[in-house]
Amino acid sequence: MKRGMLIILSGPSGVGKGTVREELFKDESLNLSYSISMTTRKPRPAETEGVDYFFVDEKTFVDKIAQGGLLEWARFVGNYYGTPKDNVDRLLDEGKNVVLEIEVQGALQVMKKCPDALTIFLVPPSLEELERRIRGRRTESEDIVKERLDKARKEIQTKDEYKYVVENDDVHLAKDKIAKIIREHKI
Ligand SMILES: Nc1ncnc2c1ncn2[C@@H]1O[C@H](COP(=O)(O)OP(=O)(O)OP(=O)(O)O)[C@@H](O)[C@H]1O
Ligand SMILES: Nc1nc2c(ncn2[C@@H]2O[C@H](COP(=O)(O)O)[C@@H](O)[C@H]2O)c(=O)[nH]1
Repeated sequence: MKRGMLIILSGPSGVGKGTVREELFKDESLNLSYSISMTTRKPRPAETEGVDYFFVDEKTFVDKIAQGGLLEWARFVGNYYGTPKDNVDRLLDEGKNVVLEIEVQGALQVMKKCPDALTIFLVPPSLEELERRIRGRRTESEDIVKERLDKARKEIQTKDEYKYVVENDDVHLAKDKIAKIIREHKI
C-alpha cells in the first residue's frame, strides 16, 4: 500500500485552522486522518478527551518527551502541546493522509524531520479580524487573548517557511484551495 502524505496545517491561534479542517474532513475523497495531539491545557467545555486532544498532566507530557514518543512538541502560551509519533506512523502506513494541526515551533521541527511534508500556513484577512475571531470564540481569558495575539504577530512572520500560504477569509473558499493543493501535491 502507498504510504500516506503528511500534511501540516499551521497558522496563528484563532485563524480558523480547526474550522477549515472540519470542512476538509467532510470530503472523503481526500482520505484524511487527524492526528490527535497531547496537551497539558485544560479542556474547554465543548472538548472531549481522545477526540479533540489527549489531555494530560505535565509529568505525563515530560515523560513522553523523554521516551522519544513525540514527533514534535512546543510550549505555547503556558502549556505543552505535542504530536504522538506512533499514531502518525500507523496512519501513514495505512495509507492515510495525516493532518497535523499545529503551531509554528512544532511545524518547523516537522519540516526538518520530514522535508516531504505538505506544509500550509493559514493567514487571517487582517490582525483586527484575527482578534475578532479569538474574542468571538470566548474560550480564553483576557490575558491569554493578549498573549495569543502577541504570539500571532510573530508567527505570521514565519509564513514563507511553508510551501503554501492560504488566506482564510471565507471558510469554504479556504477549504477548496487547500483541497486542490492536497490533490495536486506530489511527494
Ligand atoms: N473564515 C472565517 N470567517 C469568520 N469566522 C471564522 C472563519 N474561520 C473561522 N472562524 C471563527 O473563528 C474562531 C476561531 O476558529 P478556530 O477555533 O477554528 O481557530 P483555530 O485556528 O483552530 O484556533 P486555535 O489554534 O486556537 O485552536 C471560531 O469562532 C470560528 O468559528
Ligand atoms: N506544536 C504543536 N502545536 C499544537 C499541537 N496541537 C495543537 N497545537 C496548536 O497549539 C495552539 C493552541 O491550541 P489551543 O487548542 O489551545 O487553541 C494552536 O495553534 C494549535 O494549533 C501539537 O501537537 N503541537
